[in-house]
Amino acid sequence: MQTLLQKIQQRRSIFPKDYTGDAVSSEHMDQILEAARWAPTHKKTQPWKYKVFQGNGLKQLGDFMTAQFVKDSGKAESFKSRKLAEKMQQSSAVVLIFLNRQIKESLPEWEEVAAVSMSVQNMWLTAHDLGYGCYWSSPKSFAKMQEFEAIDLESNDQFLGFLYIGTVDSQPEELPKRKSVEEFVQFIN
Ligand SMILES: Cc1cc2nc3c(=O)[nH]c(=O)nc-3n(C[C@H](O)[C@H](O)[C@H](O)COP(=O)(O)O)c2cc1C
Repeated sequence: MQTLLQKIQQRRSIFPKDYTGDAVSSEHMDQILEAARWAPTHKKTQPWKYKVFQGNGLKQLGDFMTAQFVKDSGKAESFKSRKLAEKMQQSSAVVLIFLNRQIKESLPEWEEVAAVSMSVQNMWLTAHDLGYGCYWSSPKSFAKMQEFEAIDLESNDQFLGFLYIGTVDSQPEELPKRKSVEEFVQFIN
C-alpha cells in the first residue's frame, strides 16, 4: 500500500495522446469531484466552479475551441486548431476550471486562485489514485469561455484552464528530476 507521499510523488502529467479512450465511471467522477470540495479556502469562499465534459460533450467542446481559434487567429482551420479538438476527443473527460471571483469578500485574487489550484490538485491526486492520467492545460488567450453557449457562466467566472482526464494502461513509475529540499528551504532553528 502506497503512502500519501508516494502517491504525491507518483502523480504525473499524462497527455491525451497516451489515453486509451475509455469512459471515466460515474462513481469515479463523483469521487474526483468530491475531492474538489475539500480544498481549504480563506473565508470559506470555495471559489471554484467546474464544467465537466464527457461523451458527446467532448465533441462540442472541441468544435467550440476550433471555432474560437479560427476567430481569434483570423486563420482558417489549421493543424493547430484540429490538434486541440483531437485532444478533447482522446480524453475520457475534460474539466473546465473556473474561478468564481467573490468580489464582496475583498480577498486578494491570488488567494482565490490558490484555493482553486488546491481544489484542482485534490481532483488530480484522486484521479491518479484511481488509476487515471490527468494534466492541467493553461488557458490560451483565444479561449473566451463566456461565448460558449453550452455552459452557464456568470460575469465573474474566470477561466483557468482544462483538466484533461483519461484512462491509461499504466502510470509512469520513474520519478523525474526535481529541486532538492535544500535548494528551496531554509531552516531556522
Ligand atoms: C497551472 C498549470 C498549468 C499548466 N499548463 C500546461 C500546459 O499548458 N501545457 C503543458 O504541456 N503542461 C502544462 N502544465 C503541466 C506541467 O507542464 C507539468 O505539471 C510539469 O511539467 C511537471 O510535470 P508533472 O505534472 O508530471 O510532475 C500545467 C501545470 C499547471 C500546474
